Amino acid sequence: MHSTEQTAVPTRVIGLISGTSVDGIDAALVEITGKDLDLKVELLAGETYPYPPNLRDKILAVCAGEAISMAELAEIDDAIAFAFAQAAQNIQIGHQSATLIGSHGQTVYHRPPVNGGLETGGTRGQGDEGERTNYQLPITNYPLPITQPKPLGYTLQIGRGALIAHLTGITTVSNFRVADIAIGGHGAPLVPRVDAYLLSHPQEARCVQNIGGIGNVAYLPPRRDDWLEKIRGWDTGPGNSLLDLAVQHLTNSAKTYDKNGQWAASGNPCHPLVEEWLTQDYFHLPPPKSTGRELFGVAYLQQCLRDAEAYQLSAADLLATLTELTAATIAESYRNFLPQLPDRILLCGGGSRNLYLKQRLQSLLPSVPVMTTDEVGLNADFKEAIAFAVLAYWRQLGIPGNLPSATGAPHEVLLGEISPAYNVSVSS
Ligand SMILES: Nc1ncnc2c1ncn2[C@@H]1O[C@H](COP(=O)(O)OP(=O)(O)OP(=O)(O)O)[C@@H](O)[C@H]1O
Ligand SMILES: CC(=O)N[C@H]1[C@@H]2OC[C@@H](O2)[C@@H](O)[C@@H]1O[C@H](C)C(=O)O
Repeated sequence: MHSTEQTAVPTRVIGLISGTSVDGIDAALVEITGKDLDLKVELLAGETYPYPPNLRDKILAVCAGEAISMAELAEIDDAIAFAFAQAAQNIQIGHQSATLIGSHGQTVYHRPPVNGGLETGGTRGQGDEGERTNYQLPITNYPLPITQPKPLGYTLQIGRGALIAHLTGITTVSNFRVADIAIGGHGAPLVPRVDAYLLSHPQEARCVQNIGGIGNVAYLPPRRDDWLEKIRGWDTGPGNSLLDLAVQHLTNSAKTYDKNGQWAASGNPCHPLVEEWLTQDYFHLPPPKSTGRELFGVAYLQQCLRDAEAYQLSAADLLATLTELTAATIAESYRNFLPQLPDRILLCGGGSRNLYLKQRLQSLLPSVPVMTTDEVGLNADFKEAIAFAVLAYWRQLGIPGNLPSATGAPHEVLLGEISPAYNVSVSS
């Protein structure tokens, strides 16, 4: 592993991300020191900047698989880069300027690898082998270090870093997922390595559970011996994505989410339906695994609504049942895929504010205290933005950002492409 020698001067970094909920750009201005076990992050400012509504609608349409032209894609890419650059400018108001930006961008497509991509790699994919074309690499005169290529994953985050660097005058690291995907990994989840250094504990095993549009977990064993090798991470399945879509469906888009889970709390989960939904293949795939709105999106909710017809559920019961699905997929995946249940669960992401969801998760795992990362000093709303600031900082220091046990990649890699900012000064 890497030296724990302190970097002398704190680096001021901006982390930017819009996640799978597409609810806006999370921006975090942080000061970072250290490298691994000595890594320290101070949050100076955190803010969510909503997308202009028409841009959000376009992004959601693209995420839902709507066909668009390359010209339209270019337009959306630029609009996202502009919105991210504006967020970076706004978050610095009243503060000393940052010297680095880590921009995740906006995921518009994510396809996990089939059986781990390259032969030299090795992990399981999402089991949709039948739909993909197997292909051969072009024949060259030079031997390639690959015996039999299998389809790699593919992931696309837009809002190009070079434009953000140009607009802000700040060096920007972006496109974090592609290097891990290229060597056969899932390119996700990437936050577990940051969680490891910011949230692991000397004696406790912890699960850091993000509940965004999609849920993902980092299992952090107690920080001793070969603990880093024992870390696990994967996407647990739907977080708020189906719930948000159901609220929009039930309110004719007047509401976008169930604030604090109040509506769902007034209903009762339909347990036979949850049991039926839990038979879905994704929940039984062993990690590492990743997913997105491609699976847990509009079409999935429509199937859920059709399944629910047989039970004649009220709106509140439907939301309670979808909330139960999210809680149950998290609890079941811990029981099925972890060596032991954790001593503590630390929630983050917007779903950590859903009190009913939190309560349901607690009752499904009664022996494990469920709290938020706020309670151990790391802001639960901005943890992902903070993580991309750290990943950019690691990229600059030449420190890898992926954890092979979480992404399924065969080895560590440097994550992110660096777009330098050119401060052009005209001298006579
Ligand atoms: N007070 C609240 N009560 C209930 N749900 C909430 C609350 N605040 C936020 N949420 C939920 O959290 C979602 C946004 O979460 P978050 O910003 O963490 O997702 P994301 O980062 O876009 O997703 P991902 O982590 O999958 O990339 C909202 O769409 C909503 O469903
Ligand atoms: C492709 C993509 O954007 N994946 C996201 C998504 O949102 C949650 C979950 O699915 C997670 O694996 C990942 O994001 C976080 C930031 C990660 O990489 O750790």
